[in-house]
Amino acid sequence: MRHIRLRLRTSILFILATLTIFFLITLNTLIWSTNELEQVEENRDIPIPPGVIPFWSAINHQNIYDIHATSVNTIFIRPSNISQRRVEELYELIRNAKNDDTQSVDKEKLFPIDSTWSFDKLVEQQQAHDNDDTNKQTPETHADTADSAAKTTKTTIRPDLTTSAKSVSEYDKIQLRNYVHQSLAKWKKEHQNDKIINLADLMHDELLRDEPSRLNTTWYEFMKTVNNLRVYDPNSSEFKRLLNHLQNGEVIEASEMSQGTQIKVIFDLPDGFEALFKPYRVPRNYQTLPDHFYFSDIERHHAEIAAFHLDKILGFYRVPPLIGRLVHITRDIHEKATEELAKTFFISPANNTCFRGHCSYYCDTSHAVCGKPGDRLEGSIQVLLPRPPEIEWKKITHPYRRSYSAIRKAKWESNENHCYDEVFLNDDYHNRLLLDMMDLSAFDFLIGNMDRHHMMRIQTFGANSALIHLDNGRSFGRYDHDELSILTPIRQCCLFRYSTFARLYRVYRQGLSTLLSRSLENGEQLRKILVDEHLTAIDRRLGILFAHLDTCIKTYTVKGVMIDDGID
Ligand SMILES: Nc1ncnc2c1ncn2[C@@H]1O[C@H](COP(=O)(O)OP(=O)(O)OP(=O)(O)O)[C@@H](O)[C@H]1O
Ligand SMILES: [Mn+2]
Repeated sequence: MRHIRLRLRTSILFILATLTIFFLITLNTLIWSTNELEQVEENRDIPIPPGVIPFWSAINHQNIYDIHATSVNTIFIRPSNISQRRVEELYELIRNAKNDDTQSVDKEKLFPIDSTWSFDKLVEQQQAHDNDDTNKQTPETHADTADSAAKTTKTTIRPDLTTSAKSVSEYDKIQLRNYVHQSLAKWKKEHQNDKIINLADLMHDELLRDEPSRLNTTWYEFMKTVNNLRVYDPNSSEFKRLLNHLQNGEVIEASEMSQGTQIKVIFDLPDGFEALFKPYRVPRNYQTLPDHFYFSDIERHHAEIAAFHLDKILGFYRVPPLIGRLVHITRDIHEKATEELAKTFFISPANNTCFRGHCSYYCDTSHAVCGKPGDRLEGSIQVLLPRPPEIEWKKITHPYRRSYSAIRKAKWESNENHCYDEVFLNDDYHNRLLLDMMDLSAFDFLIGNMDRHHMMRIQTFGANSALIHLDNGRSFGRYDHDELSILTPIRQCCLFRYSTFARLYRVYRQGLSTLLSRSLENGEQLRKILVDEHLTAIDRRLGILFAHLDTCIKTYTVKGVMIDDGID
């Protein structure tokens, strides 16, 4: 019996010992494996959820919703190939040439034309070639839905989208270039003493007859500062008052703008002002989707804001006054909306107020404009200048317009003679429009805008009227790429306005990106309109622009490129 009890105790002890050893091993494994897991966790590069990053600084963070997509592009810095010393040299050369010019202006000697050569004959000859070619013409595909409704005056200038007709000969190119120089000099002589015309004066008689009360408004006071040379006076109290009004004026009515392809809301503001509101659509660091063409790109309110400030810094004053504004979707838009617009409002699953609107691009429930969060909505708000029938506009199809087709190229993309074949041959361009177009090419290159399908002017001002830089919503699409094709007008025509060069040089010396970021910080309530990468890109592009002008000057000399047409 004692023997059995002893064996039982031994067995129990054995079982207990086995259990203990098993328990210890299991515990150890558990502890060890937990440590290993923690090590793995520590080493993994966990993407930070977007909610904890301020939306403008989410740069270069892995997109956790799109892990399998192309990795974030590294920023490609393209060297501008021009040293600061060369820019200084260029400035000296150009300034001396200008001083020289003002003393002895004999453009006919400087740019001689053979007595046997005739501009009209060349035009006739080229038209004959073109007529042979008309069967090849293909219709434009860009949805110009606005064209007919707008009652704007369209010029006969058409972009050439066909395959190349016969180019002008090398001999004719020399004559034609000189002819353009002489024509611009003649135009300057005829227009240098033009009286400056303002919109208020233009509209006065009709207002007095039909709506005399409007003559006593701040709106009318502002119209006095809109003239044929610029759309505002940056130093005037009217301009400052207008910005304040755009920012704080109560919205009386909100309606959709029928013109254009993306959502835009017209706000009626007090004192007879109307304003164009483009809402927030994408974060500041959004880059045009790699598989999207320029014509599918979504409009950006921050691009409109930044473009306005840049235009102002460059001294053009051709973008109608615009400012960033934070609105309350329900109080400022929904409650003031026309019936049509109000119908498109809804509350999203995230409990934000949204609206869809009606337009041909991005106006569906999946691309709705939504409060971020709730009812808070950022946007750009721009004063609307008088439109038809009050004032006639001239909508000029850009001769360097892109094809707006995924499969077709525009002719200028494959014809290096396009400027001679289409622009110099068209006497609609033998005036300030030619140099305004070069200014616009420089401006669009700096902001990266590939969407300049038309150029706009106020027709009622007549021929000596600056372009108005409307619609910059598709600029600032990429900071990692400089779209050199935007400079094609400058590269192919090699003409540029003296006064624009002088201003570009001045901002270069002062640091363009510094001026721009300071202007945005001081003038805007919305924060961080441009991420640093865009600012870096602007400085880089200014260098590239100078390098292009340098190349032109090496080919055609300073006087052959730089033109003083009397416009500041
Ligand atoms: N500030 C303004 N003052 C007067 N008219 C304006 C103003 N802004 C825009 N417009 C008019 O409204 C039209 C459409 O505006 P905008 O070009 O900004 O829209 P969009 O959707 O980009 O158009 P599109 O698709 O044709 O490029 C302009 O072509 C112009 O006729
Ligand atoms: Mn547009």
